[in-house]
Amino acid sequence: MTEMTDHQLAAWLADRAGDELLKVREQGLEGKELKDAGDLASHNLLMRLIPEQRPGDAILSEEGADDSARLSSDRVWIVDPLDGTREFSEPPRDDWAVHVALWESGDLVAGAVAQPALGETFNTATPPVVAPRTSDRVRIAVSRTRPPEFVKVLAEEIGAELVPMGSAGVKVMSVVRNISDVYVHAGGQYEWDSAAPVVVARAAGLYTSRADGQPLAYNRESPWLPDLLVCRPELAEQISGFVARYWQEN
Ligand SMILES: Nc1ncnc2c1ncn2[C@@H]1O[C@H](COP(=O)(O)O)[C@@H](OP(=O)(O)O)[C@H]1O
Ligand SMILES: [Mg+2]
Repeated sequence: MTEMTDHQLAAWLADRAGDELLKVREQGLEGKELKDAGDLASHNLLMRLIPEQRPGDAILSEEGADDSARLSSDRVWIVDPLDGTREFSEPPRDDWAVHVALWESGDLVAGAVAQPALGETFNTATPPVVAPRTSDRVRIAVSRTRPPEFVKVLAEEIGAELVPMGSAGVKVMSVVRNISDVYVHAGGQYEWDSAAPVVVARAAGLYTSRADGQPLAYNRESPWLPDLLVCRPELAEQISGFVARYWQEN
């Protein structure tokens, strides 16, 4: 058998972890027990499979395993075994995801976002095609529980509609799937929340940056990466310009 490419491997890993999470969701657990069981099962599987498939690569993960070797490594897998943990614990919600990204020599190069409850894995092996816009009104995907403070002002200014949902990966994929046109976040997040969604969005031709238009950077010493903008390219200047102005004035 020929070896999987990094793109194929990212999709395979996200799929496998997604299957594991669907099984955990059938065990009859609830609340915190379900969240913890999901986090742990997906984490353990990825921490076994990645070193098996790519010995020598470093890993940066939400659930520990942060290995300082990653700072001097050329290849780092940035993974979130379960993004949208809250929504995972509220069946039958489908807005939760598995994130697997590969960073190599300075930038993200491959990745996958599985949405197991939808039966979909978006990936850079077969990049998704974004359908043409169907709504006149801009739709902005935002966190259900922690939307950026400026988002209501932004929506009013550009006449947009807010679409709340869980999981950073699901919100980025909502732009890919033409369920929204923009995902903007601020106030807190880590590299694993956005790495895989961003590399898949880029492969689909979408715009990605910090919320104010500054470039994103990954595998930094601190994994804190608190804000993000993913959108259709034609909306990028308007949205990032608004955020840059808002931050200057507030
Ligand atoms: N203010 C904040 N500080 C830290 N992490 C945040 C955050 N807001 C969102 N996140 C993280 O971003 C992901 C998506 O959040 P949301 O669903 O609210 O949009 C979640 O990941 P996890 O579910 O992996 O913890 C969440 O923890
Ligand atoms: Mg997360």
